[in-house]
Amino acid sequence: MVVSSAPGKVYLFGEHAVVYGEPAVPCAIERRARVSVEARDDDRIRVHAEDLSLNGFTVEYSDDSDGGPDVDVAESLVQAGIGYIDAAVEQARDAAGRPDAGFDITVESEIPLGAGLGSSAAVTTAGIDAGTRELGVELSAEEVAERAYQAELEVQNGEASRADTFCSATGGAVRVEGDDCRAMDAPDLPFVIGFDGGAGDTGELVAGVRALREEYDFAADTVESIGDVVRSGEEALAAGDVAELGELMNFNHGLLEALGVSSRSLDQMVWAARDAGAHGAKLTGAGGGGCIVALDPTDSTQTALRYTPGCEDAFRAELDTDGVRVEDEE
Ligand SMILES: Nc1ncnc2c1ncn2[C@@H]1O[C@H](COP(=O)(O)OP(=O)(O)OP(=O)(O)O)[C@@H](O)[C@H]1O
Ligand SMILES: C[C@@](O)(CCO)CC(=O)[O-]
Ligand SMILES: [Mg+2]
Repeated sequence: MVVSSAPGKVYLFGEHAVVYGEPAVPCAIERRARVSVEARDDDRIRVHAEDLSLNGFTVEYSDDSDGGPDVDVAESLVQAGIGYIDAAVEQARDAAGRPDAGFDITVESEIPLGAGLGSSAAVTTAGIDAGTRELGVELSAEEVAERAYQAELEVQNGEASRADTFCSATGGAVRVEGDDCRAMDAPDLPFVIGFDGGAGDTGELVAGVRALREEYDFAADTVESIGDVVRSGEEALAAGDVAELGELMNFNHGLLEALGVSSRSLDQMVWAARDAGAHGAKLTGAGGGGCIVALDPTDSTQTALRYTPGCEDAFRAELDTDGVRVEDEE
């Protein structure tokens, strides 16, 4: 049995535009998904995922009965929910040259699902790491990142960047531009996260931006402008200029809003953070609902968010310099 964990992330800058080759800077945060994998004697897969509830049912997915999953919801919904784990299993089998390997899998996560904190990348990354180790293969963080990217690409219908998976696999702050992924020096940043309790579907939101970009030249220009904001952000990061970083985060949020991926509750939380004196605030991840990230070294933003309509939870997040790692091996 192997347990591996991997961190979630916030985007300082660049989500969505990174899908079209602009640079992005995600930062790993100390909230992890843990995946435990135990090889079976047969070729079956059994998944226990406490946090994945579909229409209120916790998922206990198994392909070992002829009736499919033992939950009372449509199988297509379960397949959608379980897609990242399925794809991680395929990657682990492929890496080990064991196409028929069967596993019992348990997923536990501190990362809200579909909320822009990279839960899918963390689960996929940890799953591939644990699955390959259980089969006696040790991959480097970069190899896990590559396979996790292929898995996200598959589940998100060919629409994914390397940003979330590389960040989750290596930890820390990273810079991703196309296939070029590298670690970045970053000062300790005072992240505050606001969560509206909701979720957005990454695949659908990415497809929406793609359609806008194809329909309107100014939408394509907006995507390029996000790239310009990221390049300025890199300079501010190198200079440790937190006030400038905040300004640029505000700008980045405005451009994402223009691309239609914000929501009323995300905007309400962004404004609450700015009114409370945060250096800046923006949505993080795919959007549509979920989380915002603000920079504020004081408690003001967290307190203000707690009283903001539409905000369900507000918490601090520390940069996690650790990427994917083994927690337990028997
Ligand atoms: N704890 C978990 N257990 C099982 N599956 C999970 C878990 N967490 C995430 N997933 C999978 O990831 C999906 C959510 O991924 P999605 O990319 O839409 O959101 P996200 O990764 O949280 O946010 P973003 O991509 O915007 O950062 C879930 O529907 C589920 O398939
Ligand atoms: C929206 C997006 O840029 C980030 C999702 O966390 C999609 C991706 O990069 O794959
Ligand atoms: Mg995701």
